[in-house]
Amino acid sequence: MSSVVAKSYNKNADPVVAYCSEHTAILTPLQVELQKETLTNAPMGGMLGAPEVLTFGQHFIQSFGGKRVLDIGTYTGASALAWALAVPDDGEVYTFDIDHTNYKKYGVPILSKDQKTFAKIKPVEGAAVDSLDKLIADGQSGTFDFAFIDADKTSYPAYYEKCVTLLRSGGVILVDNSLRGGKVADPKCREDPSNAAIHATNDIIFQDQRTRSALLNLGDGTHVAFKK
Ligand SMILES: C[S@@+](CC[C@H](N)C(=O)[O-])C[C@H]1O[C@@H](n2cnc3c(N)ncnc32)[C@H](O)[C@@H]1O
Repeated sequence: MSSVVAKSYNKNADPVVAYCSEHTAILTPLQVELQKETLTNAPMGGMLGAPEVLTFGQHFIQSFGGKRVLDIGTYTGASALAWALAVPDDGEVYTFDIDHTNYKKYGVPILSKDQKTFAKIKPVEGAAVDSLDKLIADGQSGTFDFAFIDADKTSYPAYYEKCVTLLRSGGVILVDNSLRGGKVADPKCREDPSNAAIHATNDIIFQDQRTRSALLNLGDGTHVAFKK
């Protein structure tokens, strides 16, 4: 199916996508270095967060003075770095991944060059559903300002539910890959379990009375939910 859903760093990105990104994405030299290292050397470089989505998320954090962030899906650390740059000195970014090998190998050598920002990042290794459940069990519900969901797609409904619980009123959730290159709009493509899970998450968010939301064609699709 024809589609102009794309991350701007993809070589053949649609000119309108490229134009929007050129007028949105702002990266520090460290972010540029991490992006280059990830796309050149890390396995599955296409998992890297789209810079336009990361900048958009930073604007939310900085606009409402967000301090505590949930970053679900670390990979090499691009989203964690973006949030750590946006929160104040006493801010905290919990970044979750089933396996932090790529973060340690490609991310840490670059991120650690800026110790002040690096110190705000708290890596949590293991299945993110379990790690989020642990935070809830620890009594941290309602204490986070911002969440970014960008890990295994079939767990998205669970991640969204747990993020709504962990966010304070007024907090914001960004759900990445909400359009899956446009595939969610094609019923045939929804036979794939990951696409079906994203489609289900979009329905859940749209119908959720606990949040206000908008599904945007930004990056690979960004569903924004504002907790009431
Ligand atoms: C798309 S990448 C994250 C990209 C990153 N947010 C960025 O901005 O570059 C998805 C990550 O989710 C992780 N992942 C997969 N299954 C997971 C699970 N069950 N729990 C936590 N992380 C998981 C993968 O190891 C991978 O690093």
